Amino acid sequence: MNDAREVVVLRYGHRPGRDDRMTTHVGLTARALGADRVIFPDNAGQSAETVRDITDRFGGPFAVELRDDQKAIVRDFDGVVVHLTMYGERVHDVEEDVREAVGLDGPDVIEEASPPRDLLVVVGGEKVPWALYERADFNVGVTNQPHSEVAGLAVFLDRLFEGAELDREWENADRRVVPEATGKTVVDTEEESGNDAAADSGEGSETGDRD
Ligand SMILES: C[S@@+](CC[C@H](N)C(=O)[O-])C[C@H]1O[C@@H](n2cnc3c(N)ncnc32)[C@H](O)[C@@H]1O
Repeated sequence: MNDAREVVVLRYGHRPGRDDRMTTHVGLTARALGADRVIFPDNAGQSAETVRDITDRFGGPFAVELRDDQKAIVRDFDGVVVHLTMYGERVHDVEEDVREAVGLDGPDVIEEASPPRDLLVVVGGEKVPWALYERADFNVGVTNQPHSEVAGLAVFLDRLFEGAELDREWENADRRVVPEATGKTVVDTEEESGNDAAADSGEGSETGDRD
């Protein structure tokens, strides 16, 4: 969400079959809530394909990577590492420290903002190695109750960006959902820009209604 800093989500571990849906949702949630990139284990190719397809249709930028070296990614990450775990410090106690560590200070303290640093957010599936707890700059719990990597990631990213990700603009989207109280309107963005041009030239414009 920021030119100078990359927010990367790492899905640590994937059991093909059993975790397919969850891993896909980690990627979709990372994309929708402001991360720049997701890294999946290399046995999660199907999830990667789905997230890429959604990005092609609904816009980006958002990158999906498949890697087989999860341990090394964490160990060698040149930036701040947050590990989401039910055993971690409470998100509402540390969110400000995380923002400060990556230079995402709020507008009221902008003059003292730290330099931007990349952020790696790690979510597990099956058991994660103890080395991850030790390498992490922050072990963060979204409540100290067991729930899901998708829920933990969503709350953490929203806290990190203080809601700013909800106003994000999407680039190169084929389609755009029109927010409305009732209905399911999806606009073809090419037709839309054609209509805008037509409206500018005095012609009417319409939106498509799809299921
Ligand atoms: C099935 S859970 C495993 C729970 C695990 N014992 C733990 O350390 O949180 C899979 C992943 O969900 C995430 N998760 C579950 N509960 C969480 C919580 N309360 N706060 C943050 N992340 C959580 C963690 O990333 C965890 O690796």
